[in-house]
Amino acid sequence: MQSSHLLLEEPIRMASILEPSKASFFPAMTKIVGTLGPKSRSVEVISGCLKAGMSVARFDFSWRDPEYHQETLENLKTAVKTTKKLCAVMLDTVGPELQVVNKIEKAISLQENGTVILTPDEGQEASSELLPINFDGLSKAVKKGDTIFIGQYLFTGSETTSVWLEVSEIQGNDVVCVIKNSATLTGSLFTLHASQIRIELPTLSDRDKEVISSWGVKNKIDFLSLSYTRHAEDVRHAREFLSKLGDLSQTQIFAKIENIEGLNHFDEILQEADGIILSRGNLGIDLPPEKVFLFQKAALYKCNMAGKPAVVTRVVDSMTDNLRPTRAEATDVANAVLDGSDAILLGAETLRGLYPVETISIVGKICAEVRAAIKVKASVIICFTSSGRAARLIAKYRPTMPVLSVVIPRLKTNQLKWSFSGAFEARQSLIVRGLFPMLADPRHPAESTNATNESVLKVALDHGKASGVVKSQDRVVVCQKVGDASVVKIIELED
Ligand SMILES: Nc1ncnc2c1ncn2[C@@H]1O[C@H](COP(=O)(O)OP(=O)(O)O)[C@@H](O)[C@H]1O
Ligand SMILES: C=C(OP(=O)(O)O)C(=O)O
Ligand SMILES: [K+]
Ligand SMILES: [Mg+2]
Repeated sequence: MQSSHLLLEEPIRMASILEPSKASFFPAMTKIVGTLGPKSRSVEVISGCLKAGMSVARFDFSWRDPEYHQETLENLKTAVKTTKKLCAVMLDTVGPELQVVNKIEKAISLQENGTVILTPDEGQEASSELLPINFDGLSKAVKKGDTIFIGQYLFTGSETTSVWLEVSEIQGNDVVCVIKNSATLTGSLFTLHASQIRIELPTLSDRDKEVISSWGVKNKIDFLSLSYTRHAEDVRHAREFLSKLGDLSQTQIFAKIENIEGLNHFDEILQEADGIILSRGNLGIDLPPEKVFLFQKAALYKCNMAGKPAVVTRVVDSMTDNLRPTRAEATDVANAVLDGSDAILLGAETLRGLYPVETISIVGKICAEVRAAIKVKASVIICFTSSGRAARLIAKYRPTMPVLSVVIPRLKTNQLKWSFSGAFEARQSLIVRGLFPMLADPRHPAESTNATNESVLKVALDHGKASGVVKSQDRVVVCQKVGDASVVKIIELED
């Protein structure tokens, strides 16, 4: 398989570009992960996000406490019920993230060519001259000439609220820096990124472990987004930790590649992880800007080959404050789709941005337009699955049509009680490009006889029609087991 198969296959007629898009006929195959926060936590806004196409909600524990995120999650549950749109839950860890300690949350102005000192003395008050940070090893990690960025939580690296520093001197535990651009740091949390520097802190921090074993277990999280994954060992360690937490043994681990160390160990990380997040926010300032696209293309190709979902972040930063993306951003979204990404992750845009619903809607429209431009030769593939494997395998080959994965629950026992499998498997498809899950009624007999298959298929077709993926007279490919044989059949629908 070549990732170039997603390139537009034929020259496009200029006039066709102006034809109105038939959105309902071309559902976006690419999924949208939205980070929920102050501007996107009411039932009303979350409902808008779900209707606009968000299928995974990210809860970023770099910020706020479990009670805050629980309130948001309860609102998400209400929104899922009222909109009847499925949504998976992703817990994002803090990991070895460095933060400026600014207890009174005041704005701090920094002047170009001035100096500022970074100190581990957290008792000091943050000011234009002195910034306390949550890590006492920085002075040992950096040297004169190194680059450090500080900005508002989820900063883009190009706005006037983030600053670029150059290390000029080490004084004991303090790091003296020259300010390279004038900036006013605002917001309740400033994060710090030391470019190409290894931070000697664990990838899964004690606080992360606490949050996962309380909030994570309570809410049966579908995905763990493992911030700053640097080695395969990080993923193995997280997996081992999850395996002891009941239902969380089914949680998928998405390794966030956010720095050069993660990039250097990409292949081994990909082998261990269930999926990859290309965290272009941090990576974009760890790598020289001219190299970012190369990493994106290479990493997405490898994920596609491995059949593991890949998520791309930071696509429409400017929509944090604006109703329209820049031309470069709009094109960037389309290129992320053409490069083979499964999902787009929105950060600042939905968390603290002024237009969360509009952002999801525009990103969804761009993704759908790319899909419409790729020649569609059939309408839908319906795949029966229990473990989810068969459906994921089909999606790996990036068919141009959606794959309706009909998850057939199986009765299982842990020797204490009986329960049905299937819910995790269905929700975890919500991040995979082109997979649209549906959970079949567990009352259907588990054996795959002809009669059972027919009745489940009818329900699947009705579901497909209701969601706009299937229309009358469509041709549908069905993959299922009849007895012991795997069967692929093509059916033509009537009016
Ligand atoms: N309950 C089912 N009824 C009919 N066909 C099924 C069912 N579960 C899986 N299949 C089909 O069996 C084959 C193997 O699917 P896979 O998802 O890998 O298996 P499983 O989920 O049973 O481990 C595929 O052709 C899939 O479409
Ligand atoms: C998504 C990213 O990280 P964060 O968790 O800080 O938003 C990123 O760096 O692109
Ligand atoms: K985080
Ligand atoms: Mg990041």
